[in-house]
Amino acid sequence: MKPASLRKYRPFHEKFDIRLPDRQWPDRHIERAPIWCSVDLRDGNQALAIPMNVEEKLEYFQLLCDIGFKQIEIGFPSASDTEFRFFRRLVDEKLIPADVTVQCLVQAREHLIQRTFEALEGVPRSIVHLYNSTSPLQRKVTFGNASKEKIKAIAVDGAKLVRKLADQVTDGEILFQYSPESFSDTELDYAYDICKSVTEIWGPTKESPIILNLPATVEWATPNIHADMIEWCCRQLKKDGLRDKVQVSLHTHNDRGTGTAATELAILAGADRVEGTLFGNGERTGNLDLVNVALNLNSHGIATGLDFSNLDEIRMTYQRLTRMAVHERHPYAGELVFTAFSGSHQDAIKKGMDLIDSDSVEWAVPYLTIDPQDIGRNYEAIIRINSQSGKGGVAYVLDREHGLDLPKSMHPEVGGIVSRQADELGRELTIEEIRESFFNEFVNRNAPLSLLDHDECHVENANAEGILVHQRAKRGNEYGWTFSLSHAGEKSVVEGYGNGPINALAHALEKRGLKDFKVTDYRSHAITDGSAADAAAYVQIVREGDNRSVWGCGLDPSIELAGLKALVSAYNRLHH
Ligand SMILES: CC(=O)SCCNC(=O)CCNC(=O)[C@H](O)C(C)(C)COP(=O)(O)OP(=O)(O)OC[C@H]1O[C@@H](n2cnc3c(N)ncnc32)[C@H](O)[C@@H]1OP(=O)(O)O
Ligand SMILES: CC(C)C(=O)C(=O)O
Repeated sequence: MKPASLRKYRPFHEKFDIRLPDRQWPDRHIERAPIWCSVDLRDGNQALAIPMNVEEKLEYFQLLCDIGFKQIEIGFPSASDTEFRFFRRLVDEKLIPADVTVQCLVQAREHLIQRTFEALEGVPRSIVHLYNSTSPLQRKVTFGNASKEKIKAIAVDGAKLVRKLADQVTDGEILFQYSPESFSDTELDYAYDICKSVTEIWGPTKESPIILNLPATVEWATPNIHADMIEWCCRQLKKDGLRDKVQVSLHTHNDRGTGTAATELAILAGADRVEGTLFGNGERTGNLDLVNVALNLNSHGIATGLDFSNLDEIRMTYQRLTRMAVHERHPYAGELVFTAFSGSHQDAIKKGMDLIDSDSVEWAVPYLTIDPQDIGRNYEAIIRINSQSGKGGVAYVLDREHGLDLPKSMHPEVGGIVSRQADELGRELTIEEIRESFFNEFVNRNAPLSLLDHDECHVENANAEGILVHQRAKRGNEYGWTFSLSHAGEKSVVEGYGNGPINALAHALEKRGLKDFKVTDYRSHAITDGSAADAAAYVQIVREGDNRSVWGCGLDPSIELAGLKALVSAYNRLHH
């Protein structure tokens, strides 16, 4: 026997029998974006603890226009004075762009419909959005056991009144939208029957279609069931010769956390239009997050007509006006969604980023579904360092932030030191701390050995005509340098020969009895950081006795001196 806490819930399929064995949606692909309608100023606003005031709504409306929404539900003008005044400000101050259609929600109740049409005076083009709730639960609870006929009559009477009042409007175009609210838990054939009756009253044509909005007012079931319901309705409309006269619209909520999935599957099932809000603000767990769906489409190369190239700014405006927060893990918009702390993710991201060149057409970076730059994020925050991080991540930060492109075999040594520091501190290291840690340990280290000066050696040789000329000192293929050194406070000037200055310094150290190592690797590159141009050099040495290998780094405007400093740093690390 199930415990009472489970007995009180019944599986959805026991309550609603939705059968569509020959469903087509699973084999389809989304190939174009739906028509978007923002309901931020209505469904989003009605769910706020402190609804937006008129000025805030005006700013929000502008934000939505700037993003590119062409249909915006601006509210429920019959609901309150604030809603009415806001709508009139938009109209009277001519703030509605010519290509934007505003939408007004109204319950199927006579006085509210009348008041809505008062608000619409002088609006060039608007959508009147009529609704009433239809589910068995709402019929029983909200409408006191109202019969199916009674509920249908509410819709039909409302639709007739809307039609009549629209016919009287002479200074604007009125489009019609009907929502059987609670569609997601209404008997499918009954919901469709009401929709069909409303459609017949409004008499749409191909040129002037109506919108049937089929809301998942509450998300009761899995997204596949929602998709089946939408495909079923689309097929019924087709059978009745209405499909091309009706735009099928979605309005999902997120009670089970699958609002986005439900919408995407229902687009596959045939829907033409999608209602939702920025970042999914809305009743309870929220409405569909339009940013999420639109950017999902972008990530498959589909144009959406919506511009989220400055998503951070949009998020900040949204947060200020709604007083809501966007979670750090929120798809696309969250602060941390392009950030990896863990070593193996960082390693893969760094390798992916290294392979992406500016001409590369296809985005292919492990763990990142889109290029953060598309939405105005930079690469700075992709990798952040704490004790979970690995060498690849540390190397990435040093490269991206400080222009230090470390040789791959140097990564373990540097990564180990930085990660240990993060572990000891028990927190994330800032970019500056990572730099400091690297500099303290690896760069331009000067004790016990320091290089005070160096110069090329020259000699006077007689040329073919017997004239003395000044020439580079050379032994076989090796050139000579003099080095002015200090070791444990003791100064000396030593000559050394080598095929380059690094080998020559190694030779000079050998002559001073300080060489117990071999130079095993060397690399250098230019760093251009703002106006300052520098060179970075990395030298690896291995101690002859115990095979201990260490890297050192040198930075200097001269690439030659950077290399020498790198060898001195490596020496000092080995003898520390
Ligand atoms: C799913 C959605 O998001 S729908 C949008 C909901 N949005 C809002 O509610 C925000 C704006 N709403 C409001 O300002 C108000 O609720 C109004 C103006 C719509 C209505 O206000 P009021 O009539 O004062 O209150 P209230 O909403 O409680 O009305 C409930 C009554 O209307 C009835 N009712 C609800 N919807 C409908 C409808 N579509 N047609 C006819 N009657 C309806 C209820 O059964 C109830 O009747 P009862 O009083 O006999 O029990
Ligand atoms: C009015 C309708 C569309 C609604 O907001 C809902 O069902 O959630």
